Amino acid sequence: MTFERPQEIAVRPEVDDEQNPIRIQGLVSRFGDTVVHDGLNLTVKRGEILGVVGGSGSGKSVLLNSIIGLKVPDGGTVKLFGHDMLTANRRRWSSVERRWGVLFQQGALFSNLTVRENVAAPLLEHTELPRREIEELADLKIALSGLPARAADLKPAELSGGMRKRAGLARALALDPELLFLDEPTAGLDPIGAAAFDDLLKDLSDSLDLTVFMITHDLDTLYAITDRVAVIADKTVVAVAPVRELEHSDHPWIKEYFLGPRGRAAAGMAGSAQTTPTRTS
Ligand SMILES: Nc1ncnc2c1ncn2[C@@H]1O[C@H](COP(=O)(O)OP(=O)(O)OP(=O)(O)O)[C@@H](O)[C@H]1O
Repeated sequence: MTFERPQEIAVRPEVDDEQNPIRIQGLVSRFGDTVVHDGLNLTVKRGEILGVVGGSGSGKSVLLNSIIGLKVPDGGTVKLFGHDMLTANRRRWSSVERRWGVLFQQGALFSNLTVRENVAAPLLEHTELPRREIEELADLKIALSGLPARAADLKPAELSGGMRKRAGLARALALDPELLFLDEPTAGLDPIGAAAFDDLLKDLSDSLDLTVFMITHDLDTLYAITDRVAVIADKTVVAVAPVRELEHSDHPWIKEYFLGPRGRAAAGMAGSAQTTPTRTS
């Protein structure tokens, strides 16, 4: 008689945690009678850029919120760097929270603060560094995010949409995170701005060894920079694979998404224009 040893036991926890900064098992999410996730599993590998796609209302944002603690799961476990965030005490929570950064869709910047003050905010909250050093670090992140130095003294309302995204990114990077969460980072950007933002994300992810969890509707982004794509449908993750493999899926939503006119255009562009990205939107 043979039996399969469950993977959980076969892998030493510390090695597993190092290689898989996000591990979600059996996630259940509900709002009243509405079940959004029902037994969702997802593992994100260290250093990868994972795209997360799904139809409108499929539960992408709820998934992000469940990972970063903005929604308490109704079942299952969410582990970040091996820590079960549901049972983590405040101290543990804070130490893990320092290891991630989030760029929300609208940037979520404080409108009454300058860009420098916005980027400095997490450093003020989580470190004891002197103010001057914090400001220098903030300026460094602002430059890293591709903003001109003069942007540091501007308020969010004085920035273009693309600049606001970059300012949000600078803030997300303030604490040198290992894990970066992005909610539709290229939404609202023109095609050239979106391609430039993709390039920036790819460069940062490579140079800073970031693991990236990115919700996106942008097919060009999926083809340009993701290592794998997780598809949410039917209240769960129905597939996780490199985008080119998903093109061969039999799942109806995946087929329609990747093999519809926009999907084919993005795939064609990615295949034919590796060096001169042209976007479909
Ligand atoms: N705070 C809330 N209260 C009640 N229902 C909610 C709440 N937040 C989300 N939902 C519901 O959960 C479901 C999933 O929403 P979610 O925002 O995660 O979708 P999404 O995949 O991110 O969609 P989109 O691509 O349109 O942004 C939807 O049916 C939504 O109405």
